Amino acid sequence: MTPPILQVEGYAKHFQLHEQNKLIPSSHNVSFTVRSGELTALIGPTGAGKSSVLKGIYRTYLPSAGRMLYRDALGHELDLALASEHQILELRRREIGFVTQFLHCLPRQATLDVVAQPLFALGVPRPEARQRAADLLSAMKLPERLWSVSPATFSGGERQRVNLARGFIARPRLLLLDEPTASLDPATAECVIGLIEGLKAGGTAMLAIFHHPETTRRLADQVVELAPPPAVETLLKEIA
Ligand SMILES: Nc1ncnc2c1ncn2[C@@H]1O[C@H](COP(=O)(O)OP(=O)(O)OP(=O)(O)O)[C@@H](O)[C@H]1O
Repeated sequence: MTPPILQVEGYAKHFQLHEQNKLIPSSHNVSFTVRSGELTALIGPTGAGKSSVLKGIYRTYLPSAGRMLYRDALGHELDLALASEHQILELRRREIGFVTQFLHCLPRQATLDVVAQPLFALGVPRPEARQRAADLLSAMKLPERLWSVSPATFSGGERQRVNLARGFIARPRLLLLDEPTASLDPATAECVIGLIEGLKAGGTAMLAIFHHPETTRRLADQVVELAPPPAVETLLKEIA
């Protein structure tokens, strides 16, 4: 069996709102293992902290507890919870991708360049990067007339396709997906499912939250269920 690319042990995240003197429990005592070429789905009730797990791994959030051992392309292991900002930025550039429901892009940047951006950052020549972006956007059936304009004014489904294409294009080693098919029509969602299967076959490890249980059933090699977060009083005792 291939060694895991990611081992999450006892991950927890809670939010301390100092100005309101409030503690908000989120993910709690989450442990699982992610392997290359497999998709691990996170499930659980709303507010259980599924998105917070993905954000912790991507280091948008600093975890409150736990280890996240990541094995990089050179075989070195590092704890994402302790990695420096520089290490995290390099991993985001080379190895770890994240597709959220929101697209962040520069104003007035053409859609084709928004999608090709991860390849530009890796030094792929611009014409080749743009061609690969065009191929992906065609596969996702985004009308060609939209490729030269900014996605800022796109509909939710159009923007989500751009977002997914940008997440897929560099074939990251680990891809985090937060409800990637939520705002897509059934035909486009089907096409995205096909692309996810293709990435899996190419060896990408994925950690995903899906809106529809049916998508989880079809794509997941492993399902990790998160329990609801503990009561504030319980958490306060634990961290005292
Ligand atoms: N930046 C933040 N500041 C304060 N509280 C937050 C923050 N991010 C998440 N939370 C809280 O953490 C808890 C878990 O949120 P999260 O979005 O991770 O849950 P989820 O399981 O993904 O939920 P859903 O299925 O509804 O998307 C919620 O109570 C949420 O309000």
